[in-house]
Amino acid sequence: MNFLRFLWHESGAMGRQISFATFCSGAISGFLVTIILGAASTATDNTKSFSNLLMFAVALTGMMTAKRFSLRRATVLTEGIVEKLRLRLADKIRRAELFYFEKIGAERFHTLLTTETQVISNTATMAINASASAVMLVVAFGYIAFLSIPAFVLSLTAISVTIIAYRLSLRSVDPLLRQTVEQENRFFALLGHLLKGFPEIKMNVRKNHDLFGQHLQPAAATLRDLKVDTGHRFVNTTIITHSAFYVLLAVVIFLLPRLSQVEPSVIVKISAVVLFIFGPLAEVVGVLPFLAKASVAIDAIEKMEQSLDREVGSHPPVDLENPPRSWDFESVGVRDLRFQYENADGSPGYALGPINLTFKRGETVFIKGGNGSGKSTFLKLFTGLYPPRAGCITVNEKAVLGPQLQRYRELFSIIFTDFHLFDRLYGLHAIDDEALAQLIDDMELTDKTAFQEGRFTNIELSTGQRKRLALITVLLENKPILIFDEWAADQDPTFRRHFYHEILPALKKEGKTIIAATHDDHYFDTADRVLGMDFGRFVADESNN
Ligand SMILES: Nc1ncnc2c1ncn2[C@@H]1O[C@H](COP(=O)(O)OP(=O)(O)OP(=O)(O)O)[C@@H](O)[C@H]1O
Repeated sequence: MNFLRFLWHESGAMGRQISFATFCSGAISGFLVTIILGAASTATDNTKSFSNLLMFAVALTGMMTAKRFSLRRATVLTEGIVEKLRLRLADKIRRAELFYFEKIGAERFHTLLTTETQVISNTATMAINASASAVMLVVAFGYIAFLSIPAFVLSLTAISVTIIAYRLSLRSVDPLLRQTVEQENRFFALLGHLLKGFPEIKMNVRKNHDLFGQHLQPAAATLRDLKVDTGHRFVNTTIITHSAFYVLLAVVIFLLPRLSQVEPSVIVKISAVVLFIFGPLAEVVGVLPFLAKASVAIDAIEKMEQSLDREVGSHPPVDLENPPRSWDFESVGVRDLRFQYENADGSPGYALGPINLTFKRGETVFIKGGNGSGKSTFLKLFTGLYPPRAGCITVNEKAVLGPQLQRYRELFSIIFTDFHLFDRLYGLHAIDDEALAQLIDDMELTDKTAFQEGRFTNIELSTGQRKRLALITVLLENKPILIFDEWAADQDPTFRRHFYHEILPALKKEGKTIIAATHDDHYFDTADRVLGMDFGRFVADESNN
């Protein structure tokens, strides 16, 4: 979408106020030119000098007031638009499903919410200044028409030819801008590998050199070439307009007197107007590359928002303001559950199921299986994070329907292998500080972190310690079903033993249902049941009790 149309669309009543003020400031600055030139031509006439000065002062005050108003309001408006847009996108993202989120990728959303939305605020003030200049140009041309109709017609012809040449030269820039954005994303992705894979590349010169020399550098060079190419085309457009300005002067000075009877004093005035409008003309032209870039960013934002709307609209709405009622259950499970990933080329990927399973309330169940056997995928399906291709989730043997999905999800607390550790206990309000300090102590983290002023003082911990902190959050959430995906894998032998022999039994005693994917066969006897997975199916059901 065109950037100015986007601004107008998003700005509502304030946009109309700003447009009016911008129009006034542009129009008054146009009139200022006419006042100055009028005053210059009657400078020796004492009777007129006071009234000219008064008009000049009034116009100047009016222009400054209107400009100040429009720019101040524009700052409020654009920052408001960026805030609204970021929150609107973030709100849609939080309503999307995990499967969709993973498909798009967190990095893409991150760029959208940071770099691409920032373009709007960077461009808006320039665009508003340029709009005022455009209005001033119109007034100035009106004044030329007032001075001499042939001069006006000639100037208009020169400007029209310039605009056509400008648009033609700009036509090739748009696809180039889009290519630049794509290449920029590729380059940033490679930079991400350099930054996130820092320890790995420090340990391996070949890897370091390959990533930098064979991938990052060529990507940077392609990006530079694209940007230089785009820049050159913008230089062409700037040259066209600057030349047009001199052509316009030449037309007024050399051609106009040949075509019509015009007083030399009028030619001087028209030339002065043309000189006056050079600055505003440059401002209008200068903003065009930025408008083109902003339009590309707006298109990307708009496309993503449409995709998010489709995603959010394809699921029953969820009330995220009020938590759903709790759900009393005797059993949870899955019936005829099937799922299939899609490979990057769109072909069918790893398939899971059919799976039929029931977990009884208060049971401790371990899921074992080799790497890639489908344990994590099953847990995401079972907890309602992934949509099954067929079959359903059940509570008390009854299928969970779409509108009940969030209520179902609220039954669980989960620690996945790639969990995120929050520094605050979001969603938990009545926190018992003493109980929390005790939990920190139980997890042997007292000398590492504390909970102060609503946040953990330190979350820069070892992987095992981070998992213990995540476990504290899970315990505080007090959900009836706890899911652990290889939680103990990063614990030292002592704490691992503590987890299986003390923490899990204590949770079971409290009535919690525990489902854990684990490779810790030494502790399989601590579960009520151990289920085995292979090739996306459950293959064994060994009851321990
Ligand atoms: N996002 C994805 N897109 C396509 N295929 C995937 C995706 N995530 C996982 N897979 C495939 O699904 C299969 C099962 O993966 P899953 O993570 O469920 O296994 P797992 O049993 O938890 O393994 P591990 O013990 O290594 O954690 C794997 O073979 C993997 O290649």
